[in-house]
Amino acid sequence: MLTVRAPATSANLGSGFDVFGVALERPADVVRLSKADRTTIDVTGAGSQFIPEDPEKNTVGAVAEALEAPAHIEIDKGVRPASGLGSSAASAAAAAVGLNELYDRGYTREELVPIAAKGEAVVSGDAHDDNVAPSIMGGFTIATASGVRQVDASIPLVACLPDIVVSTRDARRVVPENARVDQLVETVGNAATLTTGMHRDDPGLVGEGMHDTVVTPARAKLIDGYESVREAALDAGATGVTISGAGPTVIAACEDADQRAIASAMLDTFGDRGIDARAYQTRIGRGAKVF
Ligand SMILES: Nc1ncnc2c1ncn2[C@@H]1O[C@H](COP(=O)(O)OP(=O)(O)O)[C@@H](O)[C@H]1O
Ligand SMILES: N[C@@H](CCOP(=O)(O)O)C(=O)O
Repeated sequence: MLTVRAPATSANLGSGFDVFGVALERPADVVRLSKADRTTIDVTGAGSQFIPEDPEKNTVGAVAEALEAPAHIEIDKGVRPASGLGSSAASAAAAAVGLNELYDRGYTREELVPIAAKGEAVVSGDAHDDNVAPSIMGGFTIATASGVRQVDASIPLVACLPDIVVSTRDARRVVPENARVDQLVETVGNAATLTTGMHRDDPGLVGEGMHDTVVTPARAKLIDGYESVREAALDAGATGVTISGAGPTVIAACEDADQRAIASAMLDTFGDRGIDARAYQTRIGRGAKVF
């Protein structure tokens, strides 16, 4: 038997749609795995009532199949599903890392990324790597068709999760099919700024580089109060604010000293609209850990 803690993640960071991702210090899924003749799954914890235990429908089932590693898998969810915090990916990442070790498959962390992404395909329709990559490798990740580049950054973040459900599958349907060249130029500049900020551990550059005029405005319509929460966080000192993954979590980059004020400004603003929310005062952290 083996236990793996795999962190929640925030994908896209505005300018890096389907490419950028960061591991969060917290929350996380804790997954226990033991060898078995066939795969069975038990789910407890945050939002577990909405998560199928059928291996055909749970992200960990696809990972066990891809690794030819049947197991009894107990998932304790720290990350509610449909949160924009890589809930489904955290379980898939934990399963990939844990089963690789349990069955001595010998894959590197980077090689496990496309395997864990097979789990994402089960729930969102396609195998995007931007959540599983940071959950497995930690830090800030750039996931492209050529592989994953990783930077060990440590930027303070506030992730505010409102009591609204946005499924990744639905949010992918509203992504515009085209962008203008001026938007492309702006996005390249912002993505490069953000990447530089990660290398320098500079919350100012990271926040500036989160700006996006292509995907985020289309998805913001699915999150009641998004614009006001964004403005409140910026007024409280955030260096940048965007949608985490497909939403509804709104994520802010900041300096350590401003974290608490930003969290309470975001909570109050959702609260003013009658929406319950919780805020994680967190930072970019490490990838999946085996115990
Ligand atoms: N192990 C799992 N953990 C969380 N959600 C899962 C898991 N397996 C399947 N799902 C399904 O995935 C969907 C949530 O995924 P997604 O919308 O991508 O959430 P998130 O934005 O938090 O990653 C839900 O329909 C949920 O039932
Ligand atoms: N790039 C994906 C990321 C989805 O992240 P999630 O945490 O909402 O599952 C997208 O934006 O669709």
